Amino acid sequence: AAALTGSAKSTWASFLKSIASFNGDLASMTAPPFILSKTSLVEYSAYWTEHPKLFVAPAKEADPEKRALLVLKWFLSTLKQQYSSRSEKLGSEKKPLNPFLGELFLGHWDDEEAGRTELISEQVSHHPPVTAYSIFNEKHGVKLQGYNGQKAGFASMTINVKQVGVARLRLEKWDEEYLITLPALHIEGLVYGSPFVELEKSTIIQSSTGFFAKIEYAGKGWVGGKSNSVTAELYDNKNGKLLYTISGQWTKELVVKQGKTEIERFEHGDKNPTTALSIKPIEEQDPLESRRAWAKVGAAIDKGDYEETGIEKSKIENAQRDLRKKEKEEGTTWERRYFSAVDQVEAIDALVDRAGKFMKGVLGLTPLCMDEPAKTNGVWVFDTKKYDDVISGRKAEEVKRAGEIVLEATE
Ligand SMILES: CCC(=O)OC[C@H](C)CC[C@H]1O[C@H]2C[C@H]3[C@@H]4CC=C5C[C@@H](O)CC[C@]5(C)[C@H]4CC[C@]3(C)[C@H]2[C@@H]1C
Repeated sequence: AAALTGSAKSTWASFLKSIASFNGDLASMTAPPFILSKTSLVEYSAYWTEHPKLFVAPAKEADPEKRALLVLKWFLSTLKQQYSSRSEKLGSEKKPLNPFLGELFLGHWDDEEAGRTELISEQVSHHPPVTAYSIFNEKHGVKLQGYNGQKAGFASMTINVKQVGVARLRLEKWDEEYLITLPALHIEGLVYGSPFVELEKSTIIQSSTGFFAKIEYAGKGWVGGKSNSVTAELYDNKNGKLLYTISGQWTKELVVKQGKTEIERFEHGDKNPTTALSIKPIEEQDPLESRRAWAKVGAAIDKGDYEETGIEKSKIENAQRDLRKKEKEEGTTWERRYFSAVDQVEAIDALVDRAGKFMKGVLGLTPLCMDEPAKTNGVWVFDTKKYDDVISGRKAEEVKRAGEIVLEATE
């Protein structure tokens, strides 16, 4: 990205000073206008499935070991979209809009082979910000659900972000579940005014059929590594045998090896184009849907009219504050439309336990502490009953009412 010049340079300098007194809440930072994105964080759940074919591939594989490899390959293929698609498109990482409580992002991908994959993303918590999502492909019985929040800190001109939450992939046909933990990241390039994400430390994938993957992230300067480097190892829980490795740069190309033999390459780009998400035209969207709710703010950002951006953002933020105040007075809470918070999920605990035993017993590693990632303000799960009530129209009244409340508030 071009280095900053003129007024942008001075606003960025004062912004960097402001970050120095950073309180850990990314959303509360007032970033300079040119770093603002009109995309709300609630849209980021879509990054999990921009390669629908890779998402459904494991469902079609009868061999459990090969299935585990396909899940690992799909996960690694999502990293580029999750963590570097804004930099690729916009020249640098941007600050997403901070979703309001109940904000929705709904869409689907249609693929000639995979069929339809549905996306439901909902901002289930505003303080702290937590997004929950459910992405499912009925044709192949592949269901991903998860939630994430961020714990951020600032040190030596870098923003460090620890992700809170987990992703769970379920393959109905094989009655199999995968627990996926989320990578820590830091924002580099702040000093130059062109921030970008680099992933760090490691994550795991543990399957209910007994396969474990350890994924390590490294950036430039790490042992002469290149930026966006990743090394993944897939093990058999039963005997600790290393089955496959996948390594490379998650923004470019990944090489799959069995022992020393290369068996496959995955390359981003024309060979593996992403599939565009389809969403309803804004005029047909529910008032809680992100792009409708933020339409005026987005238009102001597109115009570069930051005065207008501020005015329109404040309307939404003030309306939200009034809603929370009213709920507090009435002793009610906002009804999450598709997700519910539970204290714990047996399936997650069982997979965390299995992974911990394997890491400690066989790999001699300190088991990942899952208490932190799994606990935001509860573990958020996709509530199929709530979903069915909405789809069947049984909740039409509440859905309509919720939209009206938001519309009235922002009038
Ligand atoms: C807050 C100070 C500020 O505005 O700095 C501006 C800079 C753009 C850096 C801060 C922002 O950087 C953005 C990167 C965002 C993460 C990117 C990808 C993901 C994966 C997704 O599955 C979950 C969300 C997550 C972790 C994003 C979280 C929010 C991040 C860190 C944005 C920062 C505000």
